[in-house]
Amino acid sequence: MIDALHTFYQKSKQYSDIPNELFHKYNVKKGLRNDDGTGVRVGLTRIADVVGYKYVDEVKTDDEGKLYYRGIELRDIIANISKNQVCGYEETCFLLLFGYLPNREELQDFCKILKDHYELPDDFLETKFLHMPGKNIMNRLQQAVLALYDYDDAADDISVENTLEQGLNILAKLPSIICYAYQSKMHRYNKKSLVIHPVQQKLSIAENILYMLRKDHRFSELEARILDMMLIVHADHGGGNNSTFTNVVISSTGTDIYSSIVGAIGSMKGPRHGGANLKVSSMMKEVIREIGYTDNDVEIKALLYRILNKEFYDCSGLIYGMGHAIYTLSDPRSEVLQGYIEKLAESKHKSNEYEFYQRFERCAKEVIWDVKGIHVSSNVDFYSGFVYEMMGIPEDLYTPLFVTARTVGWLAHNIENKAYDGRIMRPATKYVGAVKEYVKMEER
Ligand SMILES: CC(=O)SCCNC(=O)CCNC(=O)[C@H](O)C(C)(C)COP(=O)(O)OP(=O)(O)OC[C@H]1O[C@@H](n2cnc3c(N)ncnc32)[C@H](O)[C@@H]1OP(=O)(O)O
Ligand SMILES: O=C([O-])CC(=O)C(=O)O
Repeated sequence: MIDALHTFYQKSKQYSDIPNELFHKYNVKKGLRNDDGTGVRVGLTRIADVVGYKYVDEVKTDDEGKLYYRGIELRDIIANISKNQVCGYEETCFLLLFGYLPNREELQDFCKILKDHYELPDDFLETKFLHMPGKNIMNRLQQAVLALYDYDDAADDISVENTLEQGLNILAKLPSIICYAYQSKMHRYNKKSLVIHPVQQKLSIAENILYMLRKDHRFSELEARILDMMLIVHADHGGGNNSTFTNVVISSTGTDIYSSIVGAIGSMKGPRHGGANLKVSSMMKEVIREIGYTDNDVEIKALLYRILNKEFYDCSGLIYGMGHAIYTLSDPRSEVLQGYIEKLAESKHKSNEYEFYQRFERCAKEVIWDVKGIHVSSNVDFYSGFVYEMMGIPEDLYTPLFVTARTVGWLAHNIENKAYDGRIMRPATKYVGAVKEYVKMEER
C-alpha cells in the first residue's frame, strides 16, 4: 500500500470502528441472515426451491439437500432428460422461464429462437476480442455483455416481453463470447495459435461450446452429454443466491437487463460464490503438491487444519468447495456430478485423483465439524472443475461456464420480479457514528 494511504487508513480506524455488539443491539442481519443462519426472506418465487434443512418441533435440523426446478426435482430432470438428447439444457431453460415442460414442437421452436440468436454482430469478434483480448475471461464477459447494449435498438425497454427476448439473445451468444474471449487470450498472452470456429446452427449450446473450444472441433457424444448436464445442474438456485439477488437488486432500479447481468457476473466471479470452482482447482493442486495422493487421513486432516487456521493456500481460512448457505448434509448437485465422475475418471485414468478428492472431502467435513461445529458437505463447485479438467476444458472457462448456465436463472428471476414485485430494493442501515461540527483547516 502507498505509505500515506497506509497512515490515513490506520488513523481512520478510531473514527470507523463498529463494535460487534452493536450489530446485536440493533438487530442487524449480517449477510441478510437470521440468527439461526437461515436467509432473511426478500421475495417469493415459483422458479426454484433449494431445500437444505427441515424444522423438527420448530428447531432447524440438518437434512439431505434437494433442488427443484419449477417443482421438479433436479435428480428427476437429469435422469430423464439426458437419456434422449443433448439439448437438455435448452429444455431446462424453457422449464425455468415458462414454468412447464415443453412438448416436442415447443422445444424445437424455442431451440430455433436460440439458434437464430447464436451469431455475434458482424464486427464483434474483431473489435471486442481480437483487438483487445483480456487476461480475465470473466471481465471480458462483462465487457462483451455490456457491448451488446449498443447493438440493441430497444436496449432500455424493460418490459417483461422485451427483457425475455433480450435475455435469450444474450444467453444464445454466450458460447461464442466465452470461447472467443478464451481463444483470443490464449493467442495474445500464451502465444498459442488462434482458433476461431464459427458457431454452428445445427448444434446445441453444450455442443457449440465444445466445437468452438477444440482446435479440431471434435467432441464425443458422451462429452456433449456431460457438458449439457453441467449446464443443467448450474442453471438456477432460487432467488437468494448472491448473483441472482444482485441481478434483481440492480434491475429493481428500472435499469436495463445488460446492466443487471453484468452485475450478476461480477458477483459470480467471487471465490465464495461461482469463483469457488477455480479456487478448488488451484487449492487441490497445492494440496497435492504438498502431500501427494496420500491415503493417510491424519496427513490430510493436518493440512486441512492449517487451511482453517489461515496457514496454508490463500490464507483465507476457507476450504473451497465445502459448505453452503442452505445445504447442510448434502448438495444434490455435487451428488449428481459424482454419479458421472466415477466412469469418466476411469476412462481418463484419473481414478486415483478422484479417490483423493473423495478422501479430502470426507476429511474436510470432519475437520469443519470439529472446528466450527457445523455439518457441511461438498457443494457444486467442489467437483465441477474436476469434471471440466477431465474433459480438457481450461480453468479459464470454469466460472464463465457457470455464468453461461446461470444466465437463464438470472433472466427468469429478473422477469418474475418485474412481473410480481417490482419495488425498488432499498434496505436500511443505522448510523452509529457521532454528530460533529465541521473543524476549520487552521484548527485541526
Ligand atoms: C455456487 C456456490 O456459490 S456454492 C458455494 C461456493 N463457495 C465455496 O465453496 C467457498 C467455501 N465455502 C464458504 O465460504 C461458505 O461455506 C459459504 C460462503 C458457501 C456459505 O457461507 P455461510 O452461509 O456464511 O456459512 P455458515 O453459516 O455455514 O458458516 C458457519 C461457519 O463455518 C465457516 N465455514 C463455512 N464453510 C467453510 C469452509 N468451506 N471453509 C472454512 N470455513 C467454513 C464459516 O466461515 C463460519 O465461520 P465463523 O462462524 O467462524 O464465521
Ligand atoms: O445458493 C447459493 O447461495 C449459492 C449456490 O449454490 C448457487 O448459486 O448455485
